[in-house]
Parts: sequence; structure tokens; C-alpha cells
Amino acid sequence: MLQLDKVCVSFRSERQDKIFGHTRQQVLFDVSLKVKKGTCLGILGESGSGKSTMGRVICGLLKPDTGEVMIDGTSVYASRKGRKELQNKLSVVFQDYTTSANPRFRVSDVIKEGLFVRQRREKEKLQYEKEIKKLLELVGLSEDFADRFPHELSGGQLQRVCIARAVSCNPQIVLFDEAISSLDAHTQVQIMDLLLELKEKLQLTYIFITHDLTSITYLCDDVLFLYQGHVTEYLPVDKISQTKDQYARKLLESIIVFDTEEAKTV
Ligand SMILES: Nc1ncnc2c1ncn2[C@@H]1O[C@H](COP(=O)(O)OP(=O)(O)OP(=O)(O)O)[C@@H](O)[C@H]1O
Repeated sequence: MLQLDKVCVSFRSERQDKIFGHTRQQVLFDVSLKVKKGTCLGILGESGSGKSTMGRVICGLLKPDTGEVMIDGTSVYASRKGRKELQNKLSVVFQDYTTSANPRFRVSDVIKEGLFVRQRREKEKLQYEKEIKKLLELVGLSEDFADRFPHELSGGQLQRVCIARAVSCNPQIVLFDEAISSLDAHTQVQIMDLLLELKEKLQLTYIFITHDLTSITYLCDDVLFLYQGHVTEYLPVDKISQTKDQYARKLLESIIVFDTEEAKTV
């Protein structure tokens, strides 16, 4: 359903040795991937590996230098129709829930942002109050939250509201860019359980960008390892232990406790 084919991205950077000179720094090199309907693809890489750049390309915000992004057979960047198609089908949840929800909006207004999109697209008059109550319930919040402001919510609760906004416009795909990284470990697990539940209930497809391998193994079907802008490994999560890629192995070794003689004597 969503496909990237040999995507390359570079940014202009100023040259230190010339007053008016500039070069281009390449950030993504021939990145290709395919997200199958109803699955969750994890994109894993350390800081600066190009994950968010890839996220921006996927959600239609950054046109690649070369390569193609396709949604259901339509090229996203070739025409306005392609971008529209993507906007209709994809929602995004960002890491920074505090800035992605307007602090002057009540929770009901935050969720309404997504409902407006749905109403415009489906040309159908929505009953906002009823829809907001339904969406709050869907993400595990009571209807009393509708009148609160973002600063009156915990991080986990506010991220639930952002998730409600993301699904309120009936997307097919949701892209999560480090969406649980700022939460404490316990809340992370609760949100991941919610995401698994929503994926089933609403038949969603996920793209989950993170630097955390544990959340990939909890949520994802496939994983793509990104290292300095290159895809170094791309495989099903249940085959992850078979990877020969050095970078992937290094990450795996950081979370797997090996049964060594040394460990036994401790
Ligand atoms: N708009 C931009 N202009 C110039 N360089 C950029 C721009 N956006 C990103 N970069 C550079 O691209 C590289 C990859 O950045 P990106 O934010 O995609 O990495 P990341 O893997 O998401 O890192 P993090 O996990 O720390 O957010 C970095 O070297 C960054 O400085």
C-alpha cells in the first residue's frame, strides 16, 4: 500500500572554507521499503541516522531529490492528486505531544481538528460531541477530559488525546515519530497496548519510528535498520535474532542478556 523506492535526500549546508560556497549533505541513500496493509513497520536508528527525515518524506512534507513514494499505486510527489491521496489516508503522531496540541485549545478542540478534516473529506455533517465522546472512550479516557486544557493532563493522557486526533479522520495508515519516547517506561507499555488494540479495532497500518529496539519487538511485524542514512537490514521482527548486520547485532546485544559463565557467577 505504501512504498518507497530508492529515495535519496540531501540538505544544503554552508561551506566553512568559502564565504559564499555551499555543499549538499546527503542524509538518505537509496532507501526502499514496502508497508503491507494491516502490518506495523518499525524504523530503527540512532540519533542522526535520518529517521525523522524519512518520516517527513513518508508523510508528504519533504520531496526527495530522487526516488519515488507511492501510495496505493499513486506517486505522492508527482502531482497534487498524489499528495491529496496521502493526506486522506495517512495521519501522524509526533513525539512532542506538548507542542503538537495547541495549549489554548481544550481537548475537545484538539480532537475536532481531525474531525474537521473528516467532515470536509467525507462531506458528511458530524455530531462533534458524540464523536469526541466516542474517540475519548476509544483511547481510554472518560468524557470529562473533553473540557480540560493540555496542561491539565499527564504526558500519557495528552498523547492519548493526540492519538484520538490522529484516528479521528479515519486514516488507513498512522505514522508515529518517536511517539512514546518521552514517556516513562510504564506509560510506554500502556500506550503500546492501546496502539495494538486500535490497530485491530480500526484495521490500521502503522509506521513506527523509534530508537528503541524493545518497542519494535513489542509492536512491529517488520523492522528496518537505518544507519547513517543507509538501510542496513530490513527483515521480519521474528527473524531479528538471525541478522548478520553488524549495527543490528550491536543493538540486539545491548538488550539481550547472554547466558555466559561470567553472568552465572554473579
Ligand atoms: N532541514 C534540515 N536542514 C539541514 N540538515 C538537516 C535538516 N533536517 C535534518 N538534517 C540533518 O539530517 C541528519 C538526519 O537528521 P534526522 O532528524 O532525520 O535524524 P534522526 O535519526 O531522526 O535523529 P533524532 O533521533 O536525533 O531525531 C542530521 O545530520 C541533521 O542535521
